[in-house]
Amino acid sequence: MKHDSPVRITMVGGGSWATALIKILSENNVSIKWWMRSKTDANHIKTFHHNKSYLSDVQINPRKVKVCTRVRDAFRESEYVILAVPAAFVSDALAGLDTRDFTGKCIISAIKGMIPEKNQLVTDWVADQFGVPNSRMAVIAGPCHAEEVALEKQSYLTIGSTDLECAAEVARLLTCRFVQASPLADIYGIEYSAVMKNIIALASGITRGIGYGDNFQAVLVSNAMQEIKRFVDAVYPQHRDLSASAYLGDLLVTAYSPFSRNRTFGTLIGRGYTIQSAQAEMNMIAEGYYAVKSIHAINRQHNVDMPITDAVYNILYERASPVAEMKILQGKLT
Ligand SMILES: NC(=O)C1=CN([C@@H]2O[C@H](COP(=O)(O)OP(=O)(O)OC[C@H]3O[C@@H](n4cnc5c(N)ncnc54)[C@H](OP(=O)(O)O)[C@@H]3O)[C@@H](O)[C@H]2O)C=CC1
Ligand SMILES: O=C(CO)COP(=O)(O)O
Repeated sequence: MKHDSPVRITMVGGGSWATALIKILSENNVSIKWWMRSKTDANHIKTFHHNKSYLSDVQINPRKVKVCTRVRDAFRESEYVILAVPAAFVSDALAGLDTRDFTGKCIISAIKGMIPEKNQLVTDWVADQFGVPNSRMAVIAGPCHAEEVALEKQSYLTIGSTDLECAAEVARLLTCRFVQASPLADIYGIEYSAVMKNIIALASGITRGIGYGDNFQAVLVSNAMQEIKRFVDAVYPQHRDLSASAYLGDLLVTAYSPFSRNRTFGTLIGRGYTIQSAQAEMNMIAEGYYAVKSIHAINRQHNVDMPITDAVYNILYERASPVAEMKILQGKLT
């Protein structure tokens, strides 16, 4: 990768993670076209150089970042495209684009969710819809909340790709004063475990909302790691060290951090909120809500023992009582 001319990047999404990634990338020699659907937010950024709706303290450098609301304009001439909208909205965000718009680009998913109507990983969906080869696809993972990036707290990212050179290129783009990014050759394992840790964070929040303590939560998270391993090994068998920060680290930060959207959503459910009232209370999306339905459906073919995922599914989709469901789960944990 040449560093004398700016690296041309498209960012898709105007939410908190997209804003945080723009902040990281802007530390390097880049030229970013930033697509968001909201014209009001885009105009505000052009005038005031910050995103008024998400992480409003982050300054946007107008010399490096150009905002636009037509997605095809954002794709023109870029080398890298980063997808950073929740999975449920990625097809809306890319509507109107075709295979030609993706040709020759490296497509990077920063999304930790499943395409709900297809029960598909985002990278599989992008490959199907736009013919992008595996070697030109990567994912951004690791324990990293947008809010801490905004505060320049030291953070770590892992870039997964089947092509390690592609992962290393993306890792260089995302390494800066306060972020260290490393490549890893396990795109599907990383992507699945990033999706599944959101389901576990929901469970963690639900138990906190009900009133379980630290002792129970530690056992829940330990059992969750084994549940993630069983599922990922069944769906994509490959040698992987699940104690690495892309897997265990991301599970820990999401299950424990008050910044986690999934944990917060789960806490509200545990306290007795309905799904609608919990969604209304939060201005942001908890991916685990959609993901648990997809993972539950995929697991019908694999029959992996997944008591935590099943409990969350029953609470969110089968109207099971959180208290009763967690009482049943209690007896299944060791
Ligand atoms: N936030 C974080 O710390 C991290 C998030 N992620 C992942 O990043 C992804 C994005 O999450 P995040 O930025 O937090 O989400 P936010 O809730 O902060 O933002 C959601 C974004 O989606 C947009 N959106 C909503 N509905 C639609 C639609 N129908 N069509 C197109 N866009 C739509 C919103 O636009 P509008 O404002 O106009 O409604 C907004 O830009 C998720 O997969 C998440 O798991 C990964 C790591 C860290
Ligand atoms: O993936 C994340 C941190 O690594 C963000 O998780 P939440 O969406 O639960 O905030």
